[in-house]
Amino acid sequence: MIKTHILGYPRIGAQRELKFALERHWRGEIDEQALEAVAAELRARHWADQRAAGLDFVGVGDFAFYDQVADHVLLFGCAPARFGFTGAETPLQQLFTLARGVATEAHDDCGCGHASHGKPALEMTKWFDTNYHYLVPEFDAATRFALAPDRLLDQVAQARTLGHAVKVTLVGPLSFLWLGKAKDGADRLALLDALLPVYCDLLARLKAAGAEWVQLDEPILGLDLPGDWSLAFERAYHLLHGAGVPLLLATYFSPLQENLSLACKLPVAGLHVDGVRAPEELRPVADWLPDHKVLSVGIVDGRNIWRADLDACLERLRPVLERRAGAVWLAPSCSLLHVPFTLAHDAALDAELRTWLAGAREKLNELRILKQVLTGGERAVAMDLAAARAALAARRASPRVARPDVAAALAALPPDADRRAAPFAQRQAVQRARFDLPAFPTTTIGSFPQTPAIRAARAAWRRGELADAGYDTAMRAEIAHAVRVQEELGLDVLVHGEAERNDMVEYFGEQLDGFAFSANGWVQSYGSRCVKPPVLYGDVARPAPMTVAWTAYAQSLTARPMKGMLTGPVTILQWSFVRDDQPRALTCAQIALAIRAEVCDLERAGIGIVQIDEPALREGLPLRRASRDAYLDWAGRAFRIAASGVADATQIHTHMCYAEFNDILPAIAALDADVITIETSRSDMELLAGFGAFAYPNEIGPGVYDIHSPRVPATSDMVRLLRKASAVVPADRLWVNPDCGLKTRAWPETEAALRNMVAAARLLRDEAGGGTVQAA
Ligand SMILES: CN1c2c(nc(N)[nH]c2=O)NC[C@@H]1CNc1ccc(C(=O)N[C@@H](CCC(=O)N[C@@H](CCC(=O)N[C@@H](CCC(=O)O)C(=O)O)C(=O)O)C(=O)O)cc1
Ligand SMILES: N[C@@H](CCS)C(=O)O
Ligand SMILES: [Zn+2]
Repeated sequence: MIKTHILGYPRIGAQRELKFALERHWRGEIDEQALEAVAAELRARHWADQRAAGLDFVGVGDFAFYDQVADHVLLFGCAPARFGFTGAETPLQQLFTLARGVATEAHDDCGCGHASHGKPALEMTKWFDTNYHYLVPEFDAATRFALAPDRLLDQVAQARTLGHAVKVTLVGPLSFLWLGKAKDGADRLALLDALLPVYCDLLARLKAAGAEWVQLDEPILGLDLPGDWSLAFERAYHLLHGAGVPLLLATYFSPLQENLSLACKLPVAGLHVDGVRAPEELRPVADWLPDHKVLSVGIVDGRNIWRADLDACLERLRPVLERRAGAVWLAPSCSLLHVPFTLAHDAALDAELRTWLAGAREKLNELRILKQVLTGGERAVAMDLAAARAALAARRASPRVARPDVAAALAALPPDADRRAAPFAQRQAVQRARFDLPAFPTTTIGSFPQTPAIRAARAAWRRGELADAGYDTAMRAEIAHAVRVQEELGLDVLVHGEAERNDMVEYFGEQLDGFAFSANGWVQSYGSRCVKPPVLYGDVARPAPMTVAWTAYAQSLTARPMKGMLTGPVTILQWSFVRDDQPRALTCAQIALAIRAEVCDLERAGIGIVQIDEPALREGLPLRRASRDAYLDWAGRAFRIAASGVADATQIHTHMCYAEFNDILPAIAALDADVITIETSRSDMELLAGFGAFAYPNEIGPGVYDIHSPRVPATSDMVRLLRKASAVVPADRLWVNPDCGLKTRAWPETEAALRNMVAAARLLRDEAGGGTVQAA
């Protein structure tokens, strides 16, 4: 028996309705009831899509106002005590407090030494190797769980009232604990015994509410798990099995390998595997999984936007079907959260490209076609199959894809093109003499507030209502404002503020050959924030300089060093939808060549410091250790190709954020950037300890405040963090900066925070007793 289902659907809405409703709610323009009404309407629409595509269940539980992991924290009643919830708050108030923190007035003079005033939000980090950020559950030895199922049960009731068969989606208990963070040395796995009864209780409640299946996502089965974690699966699932509702154990993103037999024998009613990332495991799973269990095959790519090769999917499915006497379900490889809602009618994509692509809604249709073919209804979908084959053939034969000049330029690159001329120590001396910066030099990560006025000007320009000259003038005014503010605040290394950029990847994608961009292909990144990943379909080349005019203009306004600001090749690759017809390493090298040309042009224009952002370097790391070295080799080389075309006196910065870096420190050091600025403040500088222990050789700017919250950090907070940093990294190698770019902030809080930050740096300089310049 063949059924179709999905693991999750984009919840932001075809027109980003949820984003706009959330932001209105946070501005106090709509109340909770109005926000809930938008959510209910979106859920109803999304279930209707699923039903229309003939799915056998609709998914409940994949909707989240901010983040599904944060929802689990409230569902299991394990919000950290530090938030001080009394129960008087509404669930939404609690959720948004976890997600966004609570601001209080900064006290600069209290000197209490406390970690922070107000309530910093939960930490945020990448969901496996995606650009989606989840809120990290915080556990300690005192963590207790108490089920609060009403909101989820209400959604089940809503779907049932609409006449849908329901499969509820939850993060499984082991993955939930794994993804959390233990404070005070607590052992996350030790919490399992306390958590399992709450899951059992929840499963029983869902069954009683009419859920036909419960999908438990355990993507950690695709990781190199410590033995005690793998062992815990058996214990946990034997207990959950007792709840009586059929369980679908869902794995994705990575091959199961040594966990394959474990996954097959756990006492669940079905197993979902990722047939896109691990096609080689379909046959062994088909052999090993007992016949009475459902095998759900993730056959349509949930991580990319290329139209599926349906013949290849059928080819892949046939041996599975031959081996299985039991039910086989077809699904996307993972949740469709990671692809745009639809690309079928996107105004910015040309008609030919559109036929090569599939958003979430088109992927539902691909499942429908596959099911029809496999259940003997091929004639009914003959036209769909023909259209899919024609689009694929056109893409393969398209002259838009291959560029011999790009291949030639890569081949002509000398082997040492990824090496700076002199070693770091020598460059450092030359650069210190050139820039004459104070000790603890202050800088920012690049972007300044993307104000409604900037967005409105760009929207008007795109609609053709504002001419190029008018847009240029407006952006120059924003840049001039940013420079003025930075000078007034006393920052040492300035940035132009990125006002002209819609996004740090899309902006470059729009200017590079080989990329297409959509008008409405939004994908949720965190909370209400979305990105529109460009579509990288062909060989990459840079037809003209991309940032030089803006940066040179900014430099012309100040005598202080202006830092050029580029996105690195790995991050452009990682945050685009990338072609699947050649290795990622080759595509990355092509991008690196384009960025190298831009770095050299900036240097020629007199820009002495260039930052090449690589926040996605860690995110691109394969989930399995065995594949990591190969990735780090080509990714590191791509960065160095981009960075190494300049003279010793040109200072190259890089920036990374929102990931754990300690396991790739040697690879980060091997990038040989003169300065790295990294996110560290949400983890209270814990990240930096690794840099210290590893004796990271170059200069470091550990982020001293979290930019994802409007909270203005007190100078004392930042002084405390800097002292902590000085304990692990020699002070003469420390820079002072926020965690990440400031584009999501407003100007008043930005100025206040930076003013306090500069004060913190000055205090440290004074304490260092006369060390007022970086030692040459
Ligand atoms: C640094 N991060 C980034 C990641 N990924 C990226 N691709 N880019 C990043 O910067 N990953 C990790 C982190 C954190 N992630 C994010 C992601 C997204 C944002 C963010 O601020 N997103 C904005 C959208 C940005 C954008 O593309 N803006 C465009 C279009 C804006 C728009 O919606 N315009 C309206 C009209 C507006 C008006 O008239 O006022 C429209 O078109 O309808 C632009 O500026 O032109 C978001 O709002 O979600 C931050 C961090
Ligand atoms: N230069 C970028 C980096 C973000 S990771 C910014 O400041 O927004
Ligand atoms: Zn960042």
